[in-house]
Amino acid sequence: MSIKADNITWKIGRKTILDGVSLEAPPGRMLGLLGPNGSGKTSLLRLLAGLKRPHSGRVTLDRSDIGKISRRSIARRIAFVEQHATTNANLKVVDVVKLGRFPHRSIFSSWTKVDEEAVESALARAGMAEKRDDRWQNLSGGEKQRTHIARALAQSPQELILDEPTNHLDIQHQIGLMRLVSGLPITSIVALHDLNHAAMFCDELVIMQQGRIVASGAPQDVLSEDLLRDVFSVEARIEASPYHSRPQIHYLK
Ligand SMILES: Nc1ncnc2c1ncn2[C@@H]1O[C@H](COP(=O)(O)OP(=O)(O)OP(=O)(O)O)[C@@H](O)[C@H]1O
Repeated sequence: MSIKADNITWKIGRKTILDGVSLEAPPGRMLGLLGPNGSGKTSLLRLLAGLKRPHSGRVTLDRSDIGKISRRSIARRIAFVEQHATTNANLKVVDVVKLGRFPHRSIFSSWTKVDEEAVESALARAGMAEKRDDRWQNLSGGEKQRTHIARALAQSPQELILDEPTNHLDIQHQIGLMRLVSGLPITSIVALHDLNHAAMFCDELVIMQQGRIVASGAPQDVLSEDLLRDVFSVEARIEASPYHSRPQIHYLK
């Protein structure tokens, strides 16, 4: 059991943004959330993280309604890196990452070895150890993104939710991040635009269009030339990669 959305509907004013969405994140696996701009990915992730409440249906965490779980308890379990995550104070990288330990500590507890190890391991895994003493404001866009991912990892979550985590990263760090997340023994839900990266690393895919889920399952079962045409409005040919056997999409000019 992990995060589950059960027939959720969510509106802004009179506009329906999510319409009857149901999904269950496979425990310990990486779920890729795909769809064109405006299809509802960010909205869905915010509901799954408990930041917004659905107008109907419900989101559950291990069968409990997430709306009834305290913010602190949620933060001990779920780490969420939003698309335009920012940090206001001009902290050092290591201090931003230390914020990830906040949900696990009380005001009376001192900094422990477990906290220290979680921060050091997160800095190393996100490739930010060498920049640990740099000021947040002086980082490049990709380094800021990797710092937020390190902060999320330092949170030692059981569920990791990432909204387009690779969008500022160079190709080495895009692949590195996808490899890192797919190798973690935790449940991850990741909104992505790169369909080839999603096919290569995700265990399951969910495809959204206009606030609805239109396909879900293993990459090789979900990605088809018809789906790319109907949902993403692109012409493409798909074959099994000879290198990793996952679907490989060749876009046509
Ligand atoms: N505050 C808002 N007011 C009105 N409409 C909104 C608001 N926030 C989001 N929407 C609408 O909700 C829809 C879904 O947006 P959302 O950001 O969830 O899509 P997305 O799939 O994450 O898009 P992208 O790939 O561009 O990041 C869009 O049509 C968007 O215009």
